[in-house]
Amino acid sequence: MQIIFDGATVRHDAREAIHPLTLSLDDHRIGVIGLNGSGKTTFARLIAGLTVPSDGKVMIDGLDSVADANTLRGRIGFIFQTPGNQIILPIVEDDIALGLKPLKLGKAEIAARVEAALSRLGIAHLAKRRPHELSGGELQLAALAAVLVTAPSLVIFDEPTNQLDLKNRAVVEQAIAALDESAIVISHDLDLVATFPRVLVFDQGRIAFDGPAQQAIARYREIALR
Ligand SMILES: Nc1ncnc2c1ncn2[C@@H]1O[C@H](COP(=O)(O)OP(=O)(O)OP(=O)(O)O)[C@@H](O)[C@H]1O
Repeated sequence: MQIIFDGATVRHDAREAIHPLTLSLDDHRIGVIGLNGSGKTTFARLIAGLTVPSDGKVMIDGLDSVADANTLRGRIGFIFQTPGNQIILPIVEDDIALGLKPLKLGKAEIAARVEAALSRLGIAHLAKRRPHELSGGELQLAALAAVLVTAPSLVIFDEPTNQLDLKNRAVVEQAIAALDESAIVISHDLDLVATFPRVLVFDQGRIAFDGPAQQAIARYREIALR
């Protein structure tokens, strides 16, 4: 998937959350790091068409993130910071099936796809559970299954290991590493992006560094200690 930012800007009350940004992305894995409030989530929301640029545009595979939002829907999956809010039906497997509704598939096909999405992440045993009965890591994986079932080309993760213990961090990290889909990972958990060939460092709504993880992390440390 090719993502092009063409002077894309986001302004809230005359304050720029994203300064005019021109950038091209087509990497399999992209990390996004930076201080709180530096613009990471806004950047991700622009790609997913959830935030409309105040100026400029964002093009995804030649389609405009706003004007062509309907065509693009389904190609980009977004895992929000609080995945619990993303699961809306009382039973995990029903919630995952919800994403397939627009396809008008038969019952057996829906069941097979839901089972495949859960099995892929090693959580088939959670199919009949209620979201409040899941641990944080299980909830992250259930939210990911709900996104993967719709077969997106790109998955955006907004702080996927936020609040997870070391064990669940590893589970989510492995799930991301195993994805065939392209992924953009926003994280304060630097280990999660430490092997990515391309990491963007945000600083006050601008990209302060764009390159390999270790250099990006070094730049982020400089910004944090500034
Ligand atoms: N809807 C909004 N209205 C006004 N200001 C907003 C809105 N959304 C974001 N902002 C501001 O834009 C800036 C960037 O926010 P953003 O959520 O993109 O940061 P972030 O890097 O993801 O932060 P964090 O690491 O804390 O999640 C912040 O100053 C924030 O207060």
